[in-house]
Amino acid sequence: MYFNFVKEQSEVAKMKIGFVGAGRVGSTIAFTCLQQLDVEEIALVDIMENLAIGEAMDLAHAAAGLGKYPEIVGGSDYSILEGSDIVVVTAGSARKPGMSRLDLAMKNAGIIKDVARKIMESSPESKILVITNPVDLMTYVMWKESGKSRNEVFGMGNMLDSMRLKRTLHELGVKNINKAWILGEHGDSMFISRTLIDAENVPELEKVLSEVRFVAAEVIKRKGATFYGPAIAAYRMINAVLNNTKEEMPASVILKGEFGFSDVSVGVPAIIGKNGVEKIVEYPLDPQDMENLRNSVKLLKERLKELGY
Ligand SMILES: NC(=O)c1ccc[n+]([C@@H]2O[C@H](COP(=O)([O-])OP(=O)(O)OC[C@H]3O[C@@H](n4cnc5c(N)ncnc54)[C@H](O)[C@@H]3O)[C@@H](O)[C@H]2O)c1
Ligand SMILES: O=C(O)C[C@H](O)C(=O)O
Repeated sequence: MYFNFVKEQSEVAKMKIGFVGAGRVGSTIAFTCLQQLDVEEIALVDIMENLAIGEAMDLAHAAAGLGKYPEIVGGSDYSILEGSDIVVVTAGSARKPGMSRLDLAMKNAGIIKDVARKIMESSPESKILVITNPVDLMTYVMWKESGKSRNEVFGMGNMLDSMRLKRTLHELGVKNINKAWILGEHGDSMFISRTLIDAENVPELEKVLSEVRFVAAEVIKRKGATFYGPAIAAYRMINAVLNNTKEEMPASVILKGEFGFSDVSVGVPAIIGKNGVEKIVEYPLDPQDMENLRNSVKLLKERLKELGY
């Protein structure tokens, strides 16, 4: 019995997280996952090879302080991603103060197209979590260019927006915030789902929405970038895949008829598990929510056309 137990244990799949992009967000996500998850392997790819190697070395030292000794490698060669359960993509440019996320679209689409091809050459079985902005457009580009099934490619945007919404509601004295989701574009057309909000004494939401929509720019103006909030949001999604939690959360996912829309990636409620997007949850959204979602889809499709999709 003991031998069988050991044998079974040795067959337990190793949890490996790959990263393409070892910059502020990628490295902070890796640092977060190192602390929160029992990951056996982390691989960080970046065009700045020394950055990726340096981050891997620093992360390995941090792990030792936690009594953890995962294999952590960095470099510019995509072959180190082989066997990743999930690849987290933050490769690309970040916006500067005064820019919108959409201003990054043309440049980052070219990067994501190349990254998609290289991920499929090195780790074709991985789920892909896209973070690079504008994330809804980059998730679509990743899906199209990788050729993967739509459940295996998804983006993190509204998860972060929803965390910001919860904080803003808390500061306004809202209690028992069971569900407070931002849906739609991870951008200026994002909206608070009034259909799905579940909390006590919810205030008028117009001002709250404006705060959430533009708070990232305020952070960027002061510290140059956002990465702690994004890292926790990304960790929540990575954890759902690696531990098959089947947690329901807002995610940028490829629609094929859901909510009446197709051929676009946009933030909607989804169940995330070992298969990636396990299910898109088609709640009967009220007319205002549907109008807002339609507005996001229209904007995103116009920008996809500009990118040649
Ligand atoms: N979806 C979200 O909620 C969210 C949150 C925060 C940041 N972001 C986005 O994530 C991206 C990264 O942000 P950051 O602050 O980490 O930027 P950063 O500049 O610190 O890191 C980006 C990294 O990508 C690397 N890179 C560039 N082109 C590459 C390529 N072709 N292959 C591999 N690596 C490449 C760069 O060398 C750099 O290290 C930006 O687009 C930013 O807007 C999205
Ligand atoms: O706003 C940005 O440019 C980064 C990210 O999308 C965020 O919302 O923090």
